[in-house]
Amino acid sequence: MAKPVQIEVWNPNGKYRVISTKSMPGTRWIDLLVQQDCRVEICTLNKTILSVEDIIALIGDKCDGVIGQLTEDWGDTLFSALSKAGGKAFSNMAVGYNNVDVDAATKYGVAVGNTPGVLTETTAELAASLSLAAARRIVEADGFMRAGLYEGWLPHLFVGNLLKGQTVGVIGAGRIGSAYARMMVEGFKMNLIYYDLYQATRLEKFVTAYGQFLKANGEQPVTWKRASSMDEVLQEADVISLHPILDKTTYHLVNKERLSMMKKEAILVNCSRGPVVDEVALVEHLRENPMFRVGLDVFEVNLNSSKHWY
Ligand SMILES: NC(=O)c1ccc[n+]([C@@H]2O[C@H](COP(=O)([O-])OP(=O)(O)OC[C@H]3O[C@@H](n4cnc5c(N)ncnc54)[C@H](O)[C@@H]3O)[C@@H](O)[C@H]2O)c1
Ligand SMILES: O=C(O)[C@H](O)CO
Repeated sequence: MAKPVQIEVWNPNGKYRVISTKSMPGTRWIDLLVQQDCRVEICTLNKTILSVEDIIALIGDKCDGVIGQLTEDWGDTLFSALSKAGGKAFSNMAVGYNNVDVDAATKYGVAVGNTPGVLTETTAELAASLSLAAARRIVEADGFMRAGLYEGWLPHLFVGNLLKGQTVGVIGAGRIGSAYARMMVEGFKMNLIYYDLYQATRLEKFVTAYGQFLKANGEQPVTWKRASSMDEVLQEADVISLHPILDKTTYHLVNKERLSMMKKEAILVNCSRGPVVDEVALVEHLRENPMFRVGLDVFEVNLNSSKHWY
């Protein structure tokens, strides 16, 4: 039997029934759907991550389309339910679509959309913020101060790393990885080493031109290198930021063995997807290497799950 659902309804007499599994920022997306004669139902259930059963209950017997979230498992079960309800479209409110089984959607005749490009600078700025916070030990120092431990300035207290002249490593130099690389090169005059399956020509041209500009102004020029392997980036870089997609080839890309290749005082930033890093190996590595630092925007272990959280 279908579970009861809690929803907010817009344009109740609309011809097409479109569900959003979560309330989303702004109202423009609702206006656009209403203009297309849609009845929009937004789930208001007080639960952070909806289960497959919750979403099946929301879909019900008639549903033309769904807007879902990256925390939901859009596989065979949900696309089958959507298709049975007459659904023709699913839109993932995310750049990444590792939570969507596109083959299953295709099998059930459901078109899939996502939002590439809308968070490029935003995510790059976040990665830059985490890089700085880790290099300059801002979070540690904040905790120290709030715990009432600060008794006055000392020459060794929370001395961080100078980024200027160091090497920034980017794994996955697509939209976000390239935007981040530019921020770190231009903002902090770091040298760049990157690894991607494809050449990041525009990024290379940018770093070359910026290096020439610095040289012409009597400053040390910045440099770039396209690494032939990811391991080369891990061995050479002082700050490494992860920006690949999550798929079978990038699952646990950073594992115990690869962590051990990195400099003992390196900084690792992850703003891609949690499972790109093996978190158990990461915790162990942090315990063994107290000067190694990480800045994480994404986590492998879901906070809502019963699995142990570090
Ligand atoms: N933290 C956040 O809030 C946030 C926001 C947006 C996107 N993301 C994540 O960032 C990812 C990247 O977004 P984007 O817009 O830059 O995508 P993109 O497609 O422009 O870039 C991804 C890059 O990864 C590269 N890549 C794929 N497999 C690789 C591998 N095995 N090794 C090295 N590189 C590989 C691709 O060639 C591509 O250049 C998204 O898929 C999403 O998971 C996170
Ligand atoms: O992939 C994305 O778009 C982000 O992680 C959502 O914030």
